[in-house]
Amino acid sequence: MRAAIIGGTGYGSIELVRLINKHPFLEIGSVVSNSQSGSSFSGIYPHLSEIIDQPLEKFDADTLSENNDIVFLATPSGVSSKLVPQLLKSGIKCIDLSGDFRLRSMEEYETWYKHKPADEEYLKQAIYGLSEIYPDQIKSSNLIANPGCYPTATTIGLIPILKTNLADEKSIIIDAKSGVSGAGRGLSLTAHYSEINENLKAYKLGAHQHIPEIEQVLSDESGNPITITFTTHLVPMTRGIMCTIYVNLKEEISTKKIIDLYKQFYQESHFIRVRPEGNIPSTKEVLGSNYCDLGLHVDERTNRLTIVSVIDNLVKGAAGQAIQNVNLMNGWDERTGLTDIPMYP
Ligand SMILES: NC(=O)C1=CN([C@@H]2O[C@H](COP(=O)(O)OP(=O)(O)OC[C@H]3O[C@@H](n4cnc5c(N)ncnc54)[C@H](OP(=O)(O)O)[C@@H]3O)[C@@H](O)[C@H]2O)C=CC1
Ligand SMILES: CC(=O)N[C@@H](CCC(=O)OP(=O)(O)O)C(=O)O
Repeated sequence: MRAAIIGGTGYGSIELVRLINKHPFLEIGSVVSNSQSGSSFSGIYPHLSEIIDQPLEKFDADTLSENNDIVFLATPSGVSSKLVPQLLKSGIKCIDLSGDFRLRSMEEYETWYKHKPADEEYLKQAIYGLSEIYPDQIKSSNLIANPGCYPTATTIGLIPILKTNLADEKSIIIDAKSGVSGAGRGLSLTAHYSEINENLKAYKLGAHQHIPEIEQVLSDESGNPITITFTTHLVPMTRGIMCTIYVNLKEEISTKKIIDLYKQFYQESHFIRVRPEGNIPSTKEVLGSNYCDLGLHVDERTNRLTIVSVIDNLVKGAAGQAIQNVNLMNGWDERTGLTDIPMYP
């Protein structure tokens, strides 16, 4: 199956190349570059020269549709909303790594992303690609809105407890930390070495574009309108996301019972690993893998649950979950091509 990638020189794109290269049923098709079309891919990424040495292409929906079987869009927000309609019309399925098709509300998208939203007909057609929660909808979709990195770690951590009546749904606080590759390959004042090294920054307080996405998913899954406090931080590492989540409990319950509840909920979910009591995951323990590891603790003094959820932002947070979704769309085992164990240390 030939997979095209749009956003060729970006981090999401080269992570897709790495994963597609080891997938038994996928091969790298066209790679589209907005800034480097005509250049050779290996000229930009010499370390990938034995995997892919074709020239980077310009975007043309019909050509892409003729020469490939599926398209991944790894472009900044505001781009795929223009490209996907052309691609769907040309008859090819799309998986979008950006936020353009995740929010059902056009107004919400415009408020939080500051871009013109995608047309409503495509927002209605898009399926939110949280693999473990919506596998059946993903299977039959032509347009997957791949979840954001922070929302992936956050919603996987929160959905099981919100499916019970144990959580005070007005008390949810998420303290999220990300490595710098989460900001993409482009240089920016906030993400270059001297700003990041030996520093720790909170950013977009109360204003992160993932707030509406997380609230949309949690409200859907709990059946109640949920609002959150969500604070993101940039930490001096390349890959990794840790979401430390706090929820007040309405009843007394032990850590062990909560862990049993989560193990039961995710018993069929190969990539979600619930740690035993007293064992809290770190980001390096999922580095380079498609796992989301969860650590859980009930503080009986305060009757508050703490959930620690870690992922690799470029794998389960982006390219890995996109491949997981292609596996589901094709009826393949969801683990196909994603068996990398974490690269520790
Ligand atoms: N980094 C991460 O951890 C995650 C990222 N995402 C999302 O995935 C998408 C890709 O992210 P990432 O790979 O990190 O970003 P990058 O900035 O690394 O790559 C995006 C690429 O898109 C292309 N591009 C940039 N501007 C335009 C434009 N105006 N029109 C067409 N193409 C353009 C560029 O490649 P070229 O010029 O070669 O086309 C650029 O390298 C983003 O929407 C991001 O928010 C989602 C989850 C996690
Ligand atoms: C560290 C860092 O800057 N991370 C980015 C995440 C980008 C992203 O993945 O946003 P979408 O999924 O909405 O495209 C941010 O916080 O904006």
